[in-house]
Amino acid sequence: MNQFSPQGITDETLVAAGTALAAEAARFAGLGWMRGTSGNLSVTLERDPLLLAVTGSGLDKGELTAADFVVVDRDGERVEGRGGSGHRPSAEAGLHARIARITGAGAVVHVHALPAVVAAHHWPDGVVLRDLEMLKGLGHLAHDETVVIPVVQNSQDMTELGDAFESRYLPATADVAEVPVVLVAKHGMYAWGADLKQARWHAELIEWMLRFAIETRELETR
Ligand SMILES: CSC[C@@H](O)[C@@H](O)C(=O)COP(=O)(O)O
Ligand SMILES: [Zn+2]
Repeated sequence: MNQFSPQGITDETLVAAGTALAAEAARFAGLGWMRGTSGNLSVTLERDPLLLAVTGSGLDKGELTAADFVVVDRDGERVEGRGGSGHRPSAEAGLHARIARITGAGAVVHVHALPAVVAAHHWPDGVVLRDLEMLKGLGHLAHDETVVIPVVQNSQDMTELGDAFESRYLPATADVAEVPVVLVAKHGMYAWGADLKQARWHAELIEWMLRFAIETRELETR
């Protein structure tokens, strides 16, 4: 009998997911990107039907254990009997599920890194980046390509946030590679990737480029 998930996902998969989520959260907390209880992370457990392991709500993300996750469905709703803890799922589980659904991501990370909020404040229509070596890490060109990091307005309604994300993401990826990040104004950023490590790389790279954009802003407008 499968201890955590009588319906199929193995104990090993769930333990690995919880262990990885806790380790990544501790790492982000160490960077100061998950202060207090802010931020949340998810990994895709199954694609069809979509199931995610998402961090529990309201927890200190620097102190998560491998059990501090909840299994949720394509709408970010808890799925009983599929493993995870007794915590409430992250308040933002619905947006994680929407991003995983639309982008095919294997992992989504949400952090309250300050440069994301400052950049969204300066450039509410999107942060324009070009001619930076770090863009290669997002799957774009280091020269002669303009990359726009989308910004959406904050909301406590995950359907509204998801709609805003989708309306920016789909046209932008119609014929060019995706930008695996979205900034939420006055809130933070979401980044994603094939797995947690790639999602983290994207978050780290974009945070560096946003800091560059902010710190060189006066020079650009002179
Ligand atoms: C200071 S926590 C703010 C929260 O409302 C939210 O934005 C957040 O990132 C964490 O929510 P959580 O429900 O713990 O996943
Ligand atoms: Zn948040």
